[in-house]
Amino acid sequence: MDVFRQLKAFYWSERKLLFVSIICLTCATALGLVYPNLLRFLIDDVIIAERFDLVPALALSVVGVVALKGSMQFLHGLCGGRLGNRVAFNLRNACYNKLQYLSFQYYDKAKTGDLMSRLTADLEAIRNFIGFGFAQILNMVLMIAFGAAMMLSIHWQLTLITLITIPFLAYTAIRFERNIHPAFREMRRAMSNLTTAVQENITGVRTVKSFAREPYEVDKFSIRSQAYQTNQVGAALIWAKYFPVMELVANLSPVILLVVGGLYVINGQLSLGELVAFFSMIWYIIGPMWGIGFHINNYTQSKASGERVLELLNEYIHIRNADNAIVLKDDQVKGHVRFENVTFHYPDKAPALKDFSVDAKPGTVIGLLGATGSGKSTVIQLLMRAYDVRKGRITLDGIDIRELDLESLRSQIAPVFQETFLFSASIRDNIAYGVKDVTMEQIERAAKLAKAHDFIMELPDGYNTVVGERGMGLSGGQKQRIAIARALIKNPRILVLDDATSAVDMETEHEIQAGFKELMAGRTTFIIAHRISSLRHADEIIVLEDGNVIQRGTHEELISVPGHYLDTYNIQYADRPDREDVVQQDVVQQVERRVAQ
Ligand SMILES: Nc1ncnc2c1ncn2[C@@H]1O[C@H](COP(=O)(O)OP(=O)(O)OP(=O)(O)O)[C@@H](O)[C@H]1O
Repeated sequence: MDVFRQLKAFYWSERKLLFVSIICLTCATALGLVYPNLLRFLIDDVIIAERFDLVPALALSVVGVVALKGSMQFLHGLCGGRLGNRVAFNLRNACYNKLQYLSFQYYDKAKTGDLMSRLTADLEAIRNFIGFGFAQILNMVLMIAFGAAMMLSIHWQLTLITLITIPFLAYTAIRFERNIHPAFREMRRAMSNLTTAVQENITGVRTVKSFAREPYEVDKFSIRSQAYQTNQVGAALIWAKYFPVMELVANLSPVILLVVGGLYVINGQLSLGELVAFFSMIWYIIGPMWGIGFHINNYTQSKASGERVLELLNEYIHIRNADNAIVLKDDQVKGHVRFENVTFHYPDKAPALKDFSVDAKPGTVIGLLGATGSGKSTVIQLLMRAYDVRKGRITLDGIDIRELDLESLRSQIAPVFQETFLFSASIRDNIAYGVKDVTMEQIERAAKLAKAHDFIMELPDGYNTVVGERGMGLSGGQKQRIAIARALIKNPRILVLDDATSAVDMETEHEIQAGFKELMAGRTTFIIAHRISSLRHADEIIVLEDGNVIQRGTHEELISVPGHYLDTYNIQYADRPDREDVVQQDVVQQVERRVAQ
């Protein structure tokens, strides 16, 4: 029950519904006990006593009891249904909320399919149990208690003899629970593996098709599907093994009752009506015992689901606000970023950044260059506090970013990443994603600066065109331009361009950069790029290798000394060594002219 104790916060607020549901079910159960008594009265006091004038009243009583019991069951269903749905609603929101605040570290390992199955199938199992399963288990206990009390009041010796099988039944049921619970836990895990396979396959369908890996994917799915099937069969086997035993043990009680009760009637120690009443009451005890397997099954399934949901809810949030975190005032932020001897490594990995320092004064442009895996993106991740540094510190306007309110820090930074994520919404909404209350003019201005306006206007519904999931239907460069517009509209103090123009051609890159130039004025900018052309105007270019700074300086300084930068420069401009500056100058001038127009 520990799982449900931990989930208490989610259903306790709905306790009124829980209590009404339980009270109604208790009344319905108690009313059910009136039938055997009416039966006893019918046989002993009406049929044997030949008082047939009582039959209409008796019939009316039965109708009354049935109607009342029906109403109680209706109310129980109504309240139970509401309760289950409200609890599922509360839990679903809490899980989604948690997902929003879990840190990058969590998502480095999380599987989307698994999370989806926690938020759907697992929540459904909990909804069913809290809405109905719990009340039914309680009902089972009540039926046994009421039934036993009633039987004891009629003939206690016969009751004890008849119920001798109950401990055996309870023992079998408990063993069943012990065996079936791990099976259900495995089943949930297998289900989440299946969901993950489907989700990854759909997300990566282009990769699958372009590598003609459909047969491999089919096999992979079929192995997981087989695992799920094996789990199901395993659970069915446990079920098949225990149920006949429980059925056998349960059916021994009526047999004992018939033999012993019959003898009592013959000996005159029990009336016929009492035996008949006993016979109906015994099902009040055996019936619930019979269903004990089903209820245990229901309970264990929801317990396994509850564990998975709680695992998500209890997940540690690595990055969180410090006590009294400082909230920045937008108009007072200058954008002075300093990395002071930062060394950082991802969990269980070698350092991705070693003793890294940079002093980015407000409005300066810092360029980061280096081979893949050299630590460039890590600099940005740390600046955005996707991960916390443990050695060294990063400051914004002199304040350690770990002391800043997370939302306040991130709202000062507008990133454009190499991979653009677009939501399946209109282009307008995608551009306006990071800001509240934005006008159409602002959206268009940002799109024009990002050189996205023209192609957007060529789309069937212009800014209202709804892009497919993850921006399907747009080219890589077009998606990147939308992402740039999204960053520009945020009007940030710090602009981060992480290989942001990698998917556009040279000329568009220069056009966008001309847009940036206007926009970067007064903002601190970090540019990560593989192309020298994207970095050459930076105030400081830092060259990284395996997390170490191997060179730093301006473009002119770096091309005047041998090293990685000069090598890269030579490779990129190998075919036009003398004309590079002229070509660059030409393009920039052309672009600036166009922007000015
Ligand atoms: N989320 C992560 N979890 C674990 N290790 C990571 C993570 N992200 C990056 N790394 C590792 O940290 C090192 C630096 O990676 P980083 O992404 O900063 O390189 P990069 O220079 O930006 O590369 P690229 O140019 O390919 O984007 C690499 O060895 C990489 O494997």
